[in-house]
Amino acid sequence: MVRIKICGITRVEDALAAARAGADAIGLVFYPASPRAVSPTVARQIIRALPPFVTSVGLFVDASATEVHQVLAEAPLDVLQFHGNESAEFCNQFGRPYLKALRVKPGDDLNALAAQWPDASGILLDSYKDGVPGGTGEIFDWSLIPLERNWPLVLAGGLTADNVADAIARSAPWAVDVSGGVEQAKGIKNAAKINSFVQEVKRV
Ligand SMILES: O=C(O)c1ccccc1NCC(=O)[C@H](O)[C@H](O)COP(=O)(O)O
Repeated sequence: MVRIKICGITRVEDALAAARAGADAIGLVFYPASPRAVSPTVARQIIRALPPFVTSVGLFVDASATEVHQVLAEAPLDVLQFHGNESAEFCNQFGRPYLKALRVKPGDDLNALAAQWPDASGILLDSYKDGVPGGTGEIFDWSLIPLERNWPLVLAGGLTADNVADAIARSAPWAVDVSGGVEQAKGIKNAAKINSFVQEVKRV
C-alpha cells in the first residue's frame, strides 16, 4: 500500500476533501514566496479540523530555527519537511519526525545523498528546477531513482492521476506526494482531482 500526501493545502475544505478521499497526510507550506504559503494561524485551523490519523506536515525552505519554532508554537505539526539546504543537525533539533526533500539532477548519487540525513523518516525526491525550491508541477527522470535503497522514498514532482501508476511501478515508493496535479488554481485544490488521484494510487 503506497501512502499519499496531498501538499500545498491552504483551506480547511481542501484538507477535509483530502481526508475523505483517503489521503494519509496533508502538507502546509511555510515558505512565504510560495502561492501556497499559509500563516501559522491558518495552519492551526486546518490541523484542528483534521479527523484522526491524518498526518500534518509542515514545509520549510531554509527557514531559521526561530522561524520553525514560531510556527510550531502555534501550529501543532506532526512532521516537518525541509526543502532547502538544511543540514541533518538543523533538521534534528525540533523534536519532530522529518522528511528531507532532495531535488534530483542527473548524476546525483541518491543513496549517498540520502545517507547525509540518517535520522530522516523519509527522503522526498522532487524535480530540480533552477530557482524553484518545490511545487514545480514537473516530473523528473524516475530511472535516476535507485531501486536498491534503505530509506523510505516519498516520490513528488508533477504527479497526476494519469501518471502516478506508472511512477509507482517504476520507483516502488513508500509514499507519493502531489500538489499541482490536484489543483484547479495554485493553492486551491479540486476535490474531484484529489479523489481520482487517491483512487488511482489505491488501485495499483
Ligand atoms: O508548493 C510550493 O509552492 C512549494 C514551495 C517551496 C517548497 C516546496 C513547495 N511544495 C512542495 C510540494 O508541494 C511537494 O512536495 C512537491 O513539490 C510536489 O509538487 P507538485 O510538483 O506540484 O506536485
